[in-house]
Amino acid sequence: MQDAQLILPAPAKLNLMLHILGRRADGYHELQTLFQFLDHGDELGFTLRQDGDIRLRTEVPGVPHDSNLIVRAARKLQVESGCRLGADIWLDKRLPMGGGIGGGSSDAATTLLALDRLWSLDWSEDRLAALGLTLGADVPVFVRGRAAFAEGVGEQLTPVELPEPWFLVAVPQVFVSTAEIFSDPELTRNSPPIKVRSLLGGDSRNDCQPVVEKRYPEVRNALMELNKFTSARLTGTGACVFGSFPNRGDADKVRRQLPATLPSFIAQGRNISMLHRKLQGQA
Ligand SMILES: C[C@@](CO)(OP(=O)(O)O)[C@H](O)COP(=O)(O)OP(=O)(O)OC[C@H]1O[C@@H](n2ccc(N)nc2=O)[C@H](O)[C@@H]1O
Ligand SMILES: Nc1ncnc2c1ncn2[C@@H]1O[C@H](COP(=O)(O)OP(=O)(O)O)[C@@H](O)[C@H]1O
Repeated sequence: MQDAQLILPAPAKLNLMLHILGRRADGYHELQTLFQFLDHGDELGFTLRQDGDIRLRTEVPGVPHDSNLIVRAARKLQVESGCRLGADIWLDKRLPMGGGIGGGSSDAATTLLALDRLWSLDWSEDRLAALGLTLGADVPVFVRGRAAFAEGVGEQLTPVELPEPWFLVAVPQVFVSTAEIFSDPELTRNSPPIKVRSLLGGDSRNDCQPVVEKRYPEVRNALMELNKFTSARLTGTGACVFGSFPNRGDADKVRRQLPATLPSFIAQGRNISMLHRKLQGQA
């Protein structure tokens, strides 16, 4: 039977480390990064339309309807699958945009998995991940839903089992453009490749951090505040910075000591994304 309505989460991710190995001929950068999900994210609702229209019913400030990754993902899946059905989509946007925690990419991945189900397409995960990659480098990991060591531009994924600590994520009030950071001449682009098994040795550097800190004093300041209590680092190209704690109480204690001008949230690291947990529960 076809579901008439689906309500699904779109979790955030953290890059627990990020090394830049080089630059490809097309300008994209070869990375090695470690993705883990958070149990905090956006929420999307989907209902079927028989007339083929795709309508995002929630306005997202600063993002025109047709450029929203949700609409782009839905239209692409519709075209590639030749499906004549459409959807009304609602978004509860809880994640900061441009924060390096992957909200847009996660929204896109949730849309692909939701519409695959609503439209009864039954596409394989491989096919959905490949379509996702055409929307953004981070979309495939959200489609697959398992914490992973990522190589290439982020699409070659090796699933990993990581500890699931609590994270305090600080959200500096500044928008960091990923493209701007990757085009900075001072970016380190020659980190030597590491093996997935050496990861647990704990080399948690983010090669983007020095450039982001230099360009954005707000991010430098957030790192400084968090570093007073724990070892803090940047996720993706920022702006968010995070530290990890063995339990929620410890994270909360530090959160209460951060300046009121620095918003933050607490979430637990997850090796299986909330989206996949929910879809499995509904299967
Ligand atoms: C670097 C990461 C790590 O997770 O950071 P965040 O964006 O989450 O901070 C991502 O791979 C980003 O993925 P995503 O945000 O999907 O990036 P895209 O839209 O594909 O690319 C935005 C721009 O960043 C640059 N870019 C992105 C990824 C990459 N491996 N090399 C690049 O040089 C390109 O200039 C590209 O035009
Ligand atoms: N559904 C969406 N949610 C967030 N951002 C979106 C969405 N669709 C398109 N975008 C665009 O993508 C940009 C980066 O999005 P986001 O995923 O939040 O950041 P990051 O890639 O740094 O984690 C936003 O500034 C916005 O212009």
